[in-house]
Amino acid sequence: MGDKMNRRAFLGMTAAGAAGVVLGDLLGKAKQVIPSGSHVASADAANETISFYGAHQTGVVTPAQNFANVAAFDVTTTDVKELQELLKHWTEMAATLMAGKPLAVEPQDAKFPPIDTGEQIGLVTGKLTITFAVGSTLFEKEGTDRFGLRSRKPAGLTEMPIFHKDSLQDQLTHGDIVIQACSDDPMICFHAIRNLSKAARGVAHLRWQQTGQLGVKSQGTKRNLFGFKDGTNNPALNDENFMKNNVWVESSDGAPWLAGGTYMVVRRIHMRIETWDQQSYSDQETIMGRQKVSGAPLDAHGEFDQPNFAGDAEGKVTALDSHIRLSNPRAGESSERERILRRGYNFMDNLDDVGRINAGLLFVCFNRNIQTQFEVIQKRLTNPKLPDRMLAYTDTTGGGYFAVLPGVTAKGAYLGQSLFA
Ligand SMILES: C=CC1=C(C)c2cc3[nH]c(cc4nc(cc5[nH]c(cc1n2)c(C)c5CCC(=O)O)C(CCC(=O)O)=C4C)c(C)c3C=C
Ligand SMILES: [Fe+2]
Repeated sequence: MGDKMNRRAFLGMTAAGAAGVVLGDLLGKAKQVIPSGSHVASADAANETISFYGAHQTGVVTPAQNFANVAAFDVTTTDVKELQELLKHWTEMAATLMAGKPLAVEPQDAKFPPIDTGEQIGLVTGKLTITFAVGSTLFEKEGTDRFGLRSRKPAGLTEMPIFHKDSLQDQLTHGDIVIQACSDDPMICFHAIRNLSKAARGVAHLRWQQTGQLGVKSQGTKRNLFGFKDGTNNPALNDENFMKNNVWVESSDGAPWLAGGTYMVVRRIHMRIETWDQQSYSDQETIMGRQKVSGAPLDAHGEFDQPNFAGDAEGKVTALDSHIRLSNPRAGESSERERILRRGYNFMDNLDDVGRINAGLLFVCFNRNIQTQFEVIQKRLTNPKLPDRMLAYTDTTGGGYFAVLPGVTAKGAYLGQSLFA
């Protein structure tokens, strides 16, 4: 890999750490098996850390931290061994960063650039999670089996198609690998992506990077930039039955190497803020299908009450083309099977080329089957015959489909290992 010096130095430094400073238990020792699902947060509340190791990666059912950086990479090497080396290196780095440790110990060889860029020194990790996923182009690009992985591509991992009204921009869309870094401190997210991309030099380079945030001190359900509570009817994060049925991939799903992983859909959805802000209060509620302040359905009082669509067949209370009715028609079993786990962030990126507010929703969701879950919902929302009313106020400009790699359960094992086995 292009950054061979850095990897050697990192390993050298971490071996030095075995003397008791950093990463003493990470390298050069027998494999230690970590119990599945053990993303235990540390007891130190001031510097709460989440363990990298477990049967599933973190950042999926982890309660959303306040900030996110999502970065996509194009792999530039043609050598599968370099790709594997990068994934090994990233595994060690992610475990180290999530533990709140520096990537190297001092003193370093002053003749070389610092291994760790250093802007996180003195900060707490803010429950940092780093989640790795791969796109369809890693398996096959323009008909080429780049790394001998073509036969391993899960059938459902396609390039994200262009849906009705999408305005996808190439520089914001797709990618061979995606990394999601989430933390309660935006500097920590940035530091993670920066250092992971620095370590990838010569093997992979950044294709796009997007940031997002949630209301930091808000109580209860966070709000999106249309001013509505967003996440109310998301499944409970501790609902293991839901996660088993609707989120985590199983060996029997067709790509046994992906068991314990999941599929991630990213959509960068620009919101036409100025136009939305001219809509009346009641129109905004009709479009969304929920009350603005409380988040309650239009036919109920409490945020978590369920709407009664069956008793409102003509959509007189909750419009048939309102966002919540189309995204979950509550049609019994079939609607349950479609349900996804949403984990999006708001983005606020100053002004666009023509002076409009460049803000919106970095929509992220996880599901076990993109075609029978996300796509079924998305196609209903964008059906030209009865589109989601909200579609008139949004433009989707980027994103992609990615397979989140299974978790790393043992020290010494690495991200994507089952893919190459
Ligand atoms: C294809 C999936 C979805 C996209 C894209 C999407 C975009 C999007 N959503 C909001 C705001 C809200 N969405 C809400 C609920 C909701 N949205 C989806 C799916 C997509 N949304 C689902 C499956 C649901 C749950 C519906 C239900 O079960 O009732 C809500 C209501 C509150 C909630 O339950 O979260 C809001 C508000 C925006 C602004 C947006 C794109 C910019
Ligand atoms: Fe939604």
